[in-house]
Amino acid sequence: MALAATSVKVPTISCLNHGSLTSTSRSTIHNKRAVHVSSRAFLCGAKISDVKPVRVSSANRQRRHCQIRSEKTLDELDAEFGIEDSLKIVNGKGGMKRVVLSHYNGSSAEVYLYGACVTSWTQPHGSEVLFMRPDAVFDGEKPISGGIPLCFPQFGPGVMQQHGFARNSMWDIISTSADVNPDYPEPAVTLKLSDNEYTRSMWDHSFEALYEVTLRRGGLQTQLRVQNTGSDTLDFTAALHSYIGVLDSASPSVVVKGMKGKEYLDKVPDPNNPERKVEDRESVTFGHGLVDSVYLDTDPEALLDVGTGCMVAIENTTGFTDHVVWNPHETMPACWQDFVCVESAKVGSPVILGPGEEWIGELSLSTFDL
Ligand SMILES: O=P(O)(O)OC[C@H]1O[C@@H](O)[C@H](O)[C@@H](O)[C@@H]1O
Repeated sequence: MALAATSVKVPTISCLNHGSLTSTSRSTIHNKRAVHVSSRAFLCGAKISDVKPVRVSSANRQRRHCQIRSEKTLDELDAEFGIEDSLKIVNGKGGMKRVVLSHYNGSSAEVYLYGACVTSWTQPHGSEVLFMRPDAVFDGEKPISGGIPLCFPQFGPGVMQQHGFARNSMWDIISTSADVNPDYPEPAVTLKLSDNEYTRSMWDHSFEALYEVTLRRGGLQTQLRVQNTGSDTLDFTAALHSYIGVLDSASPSVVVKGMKGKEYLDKVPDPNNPERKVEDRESVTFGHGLVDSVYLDTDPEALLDVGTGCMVAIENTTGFTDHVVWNPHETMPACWQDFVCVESAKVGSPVILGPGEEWIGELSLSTFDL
């Protein structure tokens, strides 16, 4: 039974502008188009060039290079990649390594090397934006459920395990940075996964995937770059499976906007044979049953009203063409009212890469007060 919107629940996110729910100012504007090309990846010996949407002040830039395997101890990793006041590598749950990024404005983010899973993104005043499922385990056996799991090379369902192998593979730190944009260091970490015996057992291709997570003043940016390092053509689907905390998904105020007029695959009747439909609603609501929809060729920005007077923008800044909207309803009785997933996806048409080619998919998350 769905709780009423007015039932007592602790909001997982509150307004950026405390005490000013009527504020119309958009608090988190980021420059999504300015492009600066740096040579960081080349310095690391990687072949993929690094395109970074920031203005970099070289006087203030701090960088750490360059490690291919992460079998070093926590202390060794932190000594090599940690950046004072901006980035540290610490023990996470279950003794698993995680990277903690801190911004001068008080916001923070954390990323586990296992699955390259972003498990936290807090606002400057401390409110958490992402949601971790209560059944999340940190044992290296199962994917971490919650935050932003990385689905690659299959969104699913399909021939391999649901959502592919990236979310249950150990990634390596290859670089960290704290570029200045425009005044304060914006910490970033880049993780890497390449084909290995485990990945080849499911997907017999040579590839290199780089995943960069950047904590910006106005939001969180995650960028997946995949390069075909083999001699055959490969194809894949992918998604950044963002779990976002909401006040109560059963409430009519918790909605996803931006899908009207878009074609979508409704996976509810049969995930293996989804129905093609066209969305005719201004706002996608929850609380009336399972929602599992792949919206195709969407506008870059999807908006989630989390029900606290705050919106979260899920923006496909590069590469991703689709948005997935998922709420499990009573199939997850312990938590379905606490989150909605709005995912950046490349599902409707797969990425096809010839030898040496690369694809970049980028998600920008930001919040603003209503
Ligand atoms: O429980 P998992 O494997 O993390 O997947 C959760 C859900 O993820 C969504 O992206 C899919 O559209 C759903 O079909 C799926 O149930």
